[in-house]
Amino acid sequence: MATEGLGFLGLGIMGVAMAKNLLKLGVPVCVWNRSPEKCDALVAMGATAAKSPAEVILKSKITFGMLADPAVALTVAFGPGGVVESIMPGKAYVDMSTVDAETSMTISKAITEKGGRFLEAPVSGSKKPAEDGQLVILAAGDESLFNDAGAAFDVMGKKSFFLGEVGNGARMKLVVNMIMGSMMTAFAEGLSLAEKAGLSQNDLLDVLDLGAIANGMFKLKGPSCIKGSFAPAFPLKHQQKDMRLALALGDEVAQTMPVAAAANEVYKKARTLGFGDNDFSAVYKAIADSS
Ligand SMILES: NC(=O)C1=CN([C@@H]2O[C@H](COP(=O)(O)OP(=O)(O)OC[C@H]3O[C@@H](n4cnc5c(N)ncnc54)[C@H](OP(=O)(O)O)[C@@H]3O)[C@@H](O)[C@H]2O)C=CC1
Ligand SMILES: O=CCCC(=O)O
Repeated sequence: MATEGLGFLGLGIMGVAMAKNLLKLGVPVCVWNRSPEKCDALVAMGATAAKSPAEVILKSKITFGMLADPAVALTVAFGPGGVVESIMPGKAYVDMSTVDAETSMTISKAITEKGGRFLEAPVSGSKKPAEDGQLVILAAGDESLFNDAGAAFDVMGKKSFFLGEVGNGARMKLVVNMIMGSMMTAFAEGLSLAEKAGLSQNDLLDVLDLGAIANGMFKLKGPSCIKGSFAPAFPLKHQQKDMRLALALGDEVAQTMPVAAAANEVYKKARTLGFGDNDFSAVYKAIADSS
């Protein structure tokens, strides 16, 4: 199992927790983040910090990326000091960001043309599962790299899927997040409707939890919505990005998605109301505060 010399690019909410788990493997871990101060906690735990993604690639056998969106994933891959600059035979890049299939395929092509290996590996699960090493990994691309990254996936996640050719990981992730995003808007409407109809929102949560649509998301987000607490685990701006990318996938394959399209409008509204950096459950605010 090739675990020596691992790299990590992007130490946001997810990346910092995932990179910390990589340190458990006892191999050198080299990290980079656009805002360099976010490297400090990792360095205090034994990682080294690099000045650019290209430097991380040079120092690492396998480098992981966890970046905001397609535009950022492309900048980190192709920009000055980017991944592609120093990729070469013997080096590998695993992009775990949630992006569209086209972005993944573009990065894959550039990396493999230079003799490197590429895997996309977006994840299901949020901040707490990332901290607990309980993510679900949706990988596609180079299967030998999937196997070589197995030990790293095992400390970051509870289950890893290999889904075939590059693009399938991105597509699976977008389908999952489209369902989650649509469910969250329906849940928010229900919570708000209950309150406006004079019902106890806590009673609603109890009723839901005993029925066929009980689920972990309602259980986790319900109490915090009622309290009005929206500290970001999964930022709303990223959920809206995922709705947008899932709808584009729907366009590509001629799938009608009226529910997701309506939900996307609510996330867009929530962003314009200034909730983009709050948790995605803040979509409740956009719904509850509208007359
Ligand atoms: N949070 C969650 O629950 C989950 C998120 N995801 C996905 O994982 C990815 C990361 O999410 P999350 O950690 O929550 O997001 P954050 O917004 O917390 O982190 C985003 C990361 O991207 C970096 N970044 C942003 N803009 C640029 C840029 N122009 N150039 C270079 N780096 C940049 C940020 O750097 P800086 O610190 O400098 O801003 C940061 O490292 C997203 O694709 C998201 O959809 C997937 C599963 C769950
Ligand atoms: O992309 C974010 C997904 C969050 C989750 O699976 O809980």
